Amino acid sequence: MMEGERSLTYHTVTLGPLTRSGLAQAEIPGEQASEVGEAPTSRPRVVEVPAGLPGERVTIAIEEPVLSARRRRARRQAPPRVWISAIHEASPLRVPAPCPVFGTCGGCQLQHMRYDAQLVWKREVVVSLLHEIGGFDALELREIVRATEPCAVPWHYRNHMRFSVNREGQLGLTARGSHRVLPLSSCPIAHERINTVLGVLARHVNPRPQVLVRCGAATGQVLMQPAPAPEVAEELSQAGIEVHTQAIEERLAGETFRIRPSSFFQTNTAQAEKMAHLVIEGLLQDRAVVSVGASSLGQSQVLPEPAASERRPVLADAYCGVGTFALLLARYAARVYAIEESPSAIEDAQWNLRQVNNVEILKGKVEHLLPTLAGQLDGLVLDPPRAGCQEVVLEALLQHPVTRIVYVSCDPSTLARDLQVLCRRQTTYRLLSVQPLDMFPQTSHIECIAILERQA
Ligand SMILES: C[S@@+](CC[C@H](N)C(=O)[O-])C[C@H]1O[C@@H](n2cnc3c(N)ncnc32)[C@H](O)[C@@H]1O
Repeated sequence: MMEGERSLTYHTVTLGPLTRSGLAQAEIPGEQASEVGEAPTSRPRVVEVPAGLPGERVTIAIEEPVLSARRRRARRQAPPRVWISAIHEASPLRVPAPCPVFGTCGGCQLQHMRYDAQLVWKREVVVSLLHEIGGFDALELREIVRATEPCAVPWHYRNHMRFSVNREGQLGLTARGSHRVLPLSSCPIAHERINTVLGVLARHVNPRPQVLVRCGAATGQVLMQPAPAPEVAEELSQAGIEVHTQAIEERLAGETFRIRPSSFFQTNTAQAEKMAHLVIEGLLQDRAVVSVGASSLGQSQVLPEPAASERRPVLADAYCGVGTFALLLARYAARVYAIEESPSAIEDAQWNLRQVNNVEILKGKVEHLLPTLAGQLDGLVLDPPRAGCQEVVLEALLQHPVTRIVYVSCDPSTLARDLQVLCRRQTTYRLLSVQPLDMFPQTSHIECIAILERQA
């Protein structure tokens, strides 16, 4: 290939299984399978195909990255751009994707897949990661891993969007694997109030590089950062949106939480409600302190009543964000320690927990604070970022076993890695259940709630 020249080839293939990131695999046989700038080889080449489904017969286009002498080495590692140019035999799981930029946008990977099939696929990913990385027995996992808890309305659920702005001031999401902004005036997974904002902003030149829009799905409040220009704020007001710039409130499980722009809060309020019930029940079931049964998943906005008990447990909410689980757990516990490192989230947690006197906020990193705390705990919620828990956190939980752990995870591969340490490398804990919960419909992201019990 000449320098600067684009290489575009077409291949008719039967698509293989979806990768962990929701792309279908396609194997291109030998002769055509040369890497950029290399002579053809007889090795097959595997590429990842967006918007494809296993078993489909399709023609795919493969555009190799442009070669430039200056960045030749780096370019060589860049993946090709791949898209389906024709579908010859469609999967029975295929449905029309409603979004015009689906397949190009980096936001969603599964809009073209029936929702029930998305749920099945997510459970299968969890099972295979727990088997391959976690070392759990495949048969045992059939019982342990529950069916994915669906989102009742799998569209317009996101209460938090960060839009990129291009040089022309247009707002949108970025194309998969690039910084190219795809201008949008609505998004099918964004909450309707965010789409109202997006519709107004699409008529204006917006400040670069990004605009953050959050909304309280239960309160209707909208937060924007940066603050809109006065004429934009006026248009938003006419569209029924009063913009907050410092913080908004959201309601979850009967409690109100204050959230500032950079504090973490679950992006799907309806599913976060179910998650809250799962966490409380997972941590306290079998204890006299909670009469479970009063709440059933997703049906009740109200938490179960604490039952009379001689001794309430000492709990910790590690990676507590704005104090969500800590506040909800406070009524069942003698004491709750809430651990968080982000100054913004800590400030919100202080506000959200101002009326309870049995929660202590510990400011700092879980890996620094948990080792000295673990010995006092009866129960623990772990809700780390995607990277999972640091080895020192897991080590502390092996040294000082806690009766119950509820591990909330937004990445099943790091969950599997950490469960391998807690339940397999040493058999200190038994994995009771893993509940995938569809927090992010239409995308390949998978949220899970795992419940662990100290082995007798
Ligand atoms: C996935 S969020 C969970 C928040 C909260 N449990 C909720 O449901 O809203 C992870 C939180 O952990 C915090 N965090 C990340 N790494 C941390 C660490 N090493 N120590 C303490 N907090 C950490 C982040 O600031 C974030 O608020």
